[in-house]
Amino acid sequence: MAEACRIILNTTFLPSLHSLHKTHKKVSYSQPFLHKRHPAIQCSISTSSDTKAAAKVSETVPWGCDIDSLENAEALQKWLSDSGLPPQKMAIQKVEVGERGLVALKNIRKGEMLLFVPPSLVIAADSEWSCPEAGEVLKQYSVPDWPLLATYLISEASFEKSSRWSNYISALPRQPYSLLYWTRAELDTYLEASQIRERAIERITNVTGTYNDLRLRIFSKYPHLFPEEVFNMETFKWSFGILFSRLVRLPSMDGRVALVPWADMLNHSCEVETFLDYDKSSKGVVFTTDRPYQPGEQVFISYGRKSNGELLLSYGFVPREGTNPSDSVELSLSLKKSDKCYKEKLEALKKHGLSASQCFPLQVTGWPLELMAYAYLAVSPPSMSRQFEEMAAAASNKTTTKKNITYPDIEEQALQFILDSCTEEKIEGYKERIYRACYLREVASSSLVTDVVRFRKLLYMSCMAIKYWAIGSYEMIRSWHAATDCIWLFIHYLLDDLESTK
Ligand SMILES: C[S@@+](CC[C@H](N)C(=O)[O-])C[C@H]1O[C@@H](n2cnc3c(N)ncnc32)[C@H](O)[C@@H]1O
Repeated sequence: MAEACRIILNTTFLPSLHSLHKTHKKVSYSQPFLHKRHPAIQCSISTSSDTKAAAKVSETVPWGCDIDSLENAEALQKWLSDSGLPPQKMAIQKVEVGERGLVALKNIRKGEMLLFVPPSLVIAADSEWSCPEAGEVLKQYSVPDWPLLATYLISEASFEKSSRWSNYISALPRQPYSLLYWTRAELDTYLEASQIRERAIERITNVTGTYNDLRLRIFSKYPHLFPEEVFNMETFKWSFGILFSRLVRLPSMDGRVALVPWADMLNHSCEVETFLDYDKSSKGVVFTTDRPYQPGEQVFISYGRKSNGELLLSYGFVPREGTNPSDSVELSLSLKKSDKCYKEKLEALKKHGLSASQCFPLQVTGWPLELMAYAYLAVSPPSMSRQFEEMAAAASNKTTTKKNITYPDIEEQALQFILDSCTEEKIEGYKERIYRACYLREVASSSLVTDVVRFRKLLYMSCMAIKYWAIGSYEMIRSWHAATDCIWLFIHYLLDDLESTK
């Protein structure tokens, strides 16, 4: 596959609402087929005061199925093969990661092309509407792809069995995992420490704004085509939740966005490097396996190299702790201007393509050897000037020299330097309850949302825990794994403390 294609996660995905306002052409309509629609949308809102009860099924739509149900999977598979999907080496099954997924039925080789979903089975902006008049109106108003597809999905869902997509829609989750269903209070509480919070709020605002805009400009003018009991905020929340978690951008089709039934049953793995795309020679949506699979194994694709927070934002899940190599944050380290050897150290760094200030990725599973080498250089005294070159080389990821250098005499100083770089000002705005939030919120895999603040705070707290709670000594943070253990210990300690002072 040429260019990487991924299920979309793009904060700026939502089309500018201005484009909705552009055209106001007059259109004429024939009678819509409202009699075939589902009569009403049932919405019920439940609130939970128990912060531990994370899963709240509140507002739902009257179509689709439970998120982990195989109820309609068989009908979907049958309909797809009757409609031109070639025989598959995979089937929809309940899986450990991602509720339902595609599981290998036969041996699958590495480098094998799979799926071959024909364009006739793909939902895109030019798909035919069960109510052509409704589609015509949206076209007249030049509604962009995302709101158009969101409206299309609701429209088709409301036509139940009369829609050609009825088997597909019946197998979609009635309430997809999505931050769109989180209340503002939940976002504030559980994502307080995360940059994702702002983006989630922005996203919810965009979805609400898009729906209100459509309602004001179009739906209210054509209530016979877009009745409010069908096209309302709850159904839009559902359709945008589906689009966020399932829409695919196909690079070989000029970046066209589409819902690809069957392909959208594939779950994400951070270890996998294969993406969906349209294959011009076989004329279908495919992906090429980057590893072999045995019968019974779940087959994965990649939704892109995204941090846990980004995955949560679009797909409503967070990978298991420590399994996402893309879940890193940048820690910035700088040489001290007051350092007597500043010039020499800078020269050594420059020689290896580095500068006086350098960012390194921190992961919950560890930190790069380069970061430690940089810290050694930053704290090394003039008497070690002969090692500056070696340290700078080890701090650079461009060189192939030995990276795992150790200088036991200055190790403690180097670790202290790293700790000092996680400055308190950067984290002081965050209250202690973020720990509660992060740990009590069960997000799909009951894992955590991570971002720069959390990492810094965890790093800081783990060091502090080691230092002040006498859990261990600096020996322990020589290995990040040990530090991680300290974090857990410390967090539990803190949580217990908070609980008892409540
Ligand atoms: C494209 S759909 C995949 C099919 C989906 N599992 C289903 O049963 O309909 C994307 C959704 O699958 C789930 N998912 C995908 N990869 C996952 C993973 N690695 N861990 C947990 N959930 C995952 C999330 O709910 C996500 O919103």
